[in-house]
Amino acid sequence: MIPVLEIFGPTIQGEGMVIGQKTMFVRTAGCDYRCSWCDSAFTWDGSAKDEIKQMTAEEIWEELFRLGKDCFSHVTISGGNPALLASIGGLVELLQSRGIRSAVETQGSKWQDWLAQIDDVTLSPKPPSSGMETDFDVLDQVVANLLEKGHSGVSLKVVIFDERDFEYARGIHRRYPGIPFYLQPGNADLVEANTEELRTKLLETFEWLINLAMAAPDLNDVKVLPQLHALVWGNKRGV
Ligand SMILES: C[S@@+](CC[C@H](N)C(=O)[O-])C[C@H]1O[C@@H](n2cnc3c(N)ncnc32)[C@H](O)[C@@H]1O
Ligand SMILES: Nc1nc2[nH]cc(C(=O)O)c2c(=O)[nH]1
Ligand code: SF4
Ligand SMILES: [Mg+2]
Repeated sequence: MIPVLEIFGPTIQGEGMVIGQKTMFVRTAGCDYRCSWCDSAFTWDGSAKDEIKQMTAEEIWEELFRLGKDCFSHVTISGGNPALLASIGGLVELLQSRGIRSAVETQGSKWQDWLAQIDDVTLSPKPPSSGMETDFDVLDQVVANLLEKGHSGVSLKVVIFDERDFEYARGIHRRYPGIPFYLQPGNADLVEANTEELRTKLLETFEWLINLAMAAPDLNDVKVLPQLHALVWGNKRGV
């Protein structure tokens, strides 16, 4: 069984290595982290506990198909931390058997063998502003496991709120130089209901982050991307 909090789409992947990709989302419940600025805190803070459904891979597939019909070929698994769940292996296999490509979003704090079967793996270690501490022994192992299996779709994405986060991100890129590296500005205003107002703030932090990255000689290969879905739909859930 997989604890699922929401299934939605089709929408576009708003972040990182496959930004713009038409995709469905499966969002699992539960996280081993408690990031101070988590935009999906409802997956772990108890506020949506009545919405959690224990689902089999087949039930998840049925819901994906009901929502997406023949209008999708890609599914993104996010959370919470999906890598807490060994049971996702069955879903990954089922998607593969239907010819659907898959992606996962995880902070890289846990390994599961099914991660190696996912087409697009985004590892998003957390900078100091999150209040979390990276266990680099685990992250090294997760990266090594993926590379050892010859995975070609791994990327690193660090969310940046301040200059300390930026220094942390540089350290991540230095530690894993061969892995495509993405910087993402943090959304500090998770309660703003006015999307116009939010856009202005998000674009300002995006520009701030671009300027920092452009002046860093060790980040000449970095990609700086906003959360596209936040620019389009603001803080709305399920998009
Ligand atoms: C909600 S998390 C779920 C997956 C996994 N727990 C993780 O953090 O990678 C999905 C992505 O959203 C990012 N994120 C969460 N809160 C954010 C915020 N306030 N601003 C920008 N990105 C945020 C995370 O860093 C992560 O890359
Ligand atoms: N459109 C869209 N793109 C996303 N990329 C990562 C997301 C996430 O919450 O993991 C997300 C999300 O929630 N929506
Ligand atoms: S690791 Fe991801 S889901 Fe967990 S608290 Fe941090 S941002 Fe939220
Ligand atoms: Mg999100």
